[in-house]
Amino acid sequence: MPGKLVLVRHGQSTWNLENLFTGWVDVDLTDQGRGEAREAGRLLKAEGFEFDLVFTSVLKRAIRTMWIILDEMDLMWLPVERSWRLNERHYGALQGLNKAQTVEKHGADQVKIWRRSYDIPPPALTLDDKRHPRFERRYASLKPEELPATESLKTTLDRVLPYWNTRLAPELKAGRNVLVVAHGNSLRALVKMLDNMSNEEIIEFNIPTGVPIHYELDNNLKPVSRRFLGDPEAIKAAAEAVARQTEGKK
Ligand SMILES: O=C(O)[C@@H](CO)OP(=O)(O)O
Repeated sequence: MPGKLVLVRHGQSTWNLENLFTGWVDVDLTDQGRGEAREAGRLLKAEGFEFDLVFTSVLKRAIRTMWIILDEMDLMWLPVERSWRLNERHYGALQGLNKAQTVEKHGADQVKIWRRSYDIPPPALTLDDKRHPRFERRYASLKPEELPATESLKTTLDRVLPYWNTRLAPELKAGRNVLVVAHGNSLRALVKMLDNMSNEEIIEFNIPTGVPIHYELDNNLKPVSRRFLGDPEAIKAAAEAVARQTEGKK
């Protein structure tokens, strides 16, 4: 029997709160985000999950969410692996811009294409832009061609998939229970692959912050079931709120 797989998007970040495109910018959790992480840990513990190892990105909003979940579950001893391959989708030149203001400037249709189309990336950062990941020490070991200046969901999946195949899938096949704490779009890439969703279906699939998603997998690691943990009405409302982030504050 393969192990259990649980995916968690980090809790609310300061830029989620400010409604800014975030991508690879390393912002921290808000107090609400820390609370969401605690609640995720509490739920997982209450349901009796016993993880064997944890995978996360190299961005602190995911790492801190993982710390809080493990603390809540009294599992801080677990082995943890961090990888840039689980980072949020790189948002290119949109990083740091307000989502609602970007709609005012470019129109809702264009912004939805940038946010949710499968294979159209946002405008790229130029190579000399100081925000380009080649200026960051944490990415120093990557090959230049691995460093994104922007990413679509498709190119995000292109870098998540090898990590799934080489690191996560073998652990699950060996029967180990795996917790993945990552980001809205790196997790949407994983969900698209796991659930074999079409390019159209994934457009409307939004993941709320801090809500654990439990996958039961068969021996070929095909999903038998997918379930969000927690109150279904609250989860639905939170996912719809993610979709509406471009509408601005009412
Ligand atoms: O800004 C981002 O990096 C992501 C996740 O917060 O946003 P969106 O849901 O708009 O893809």
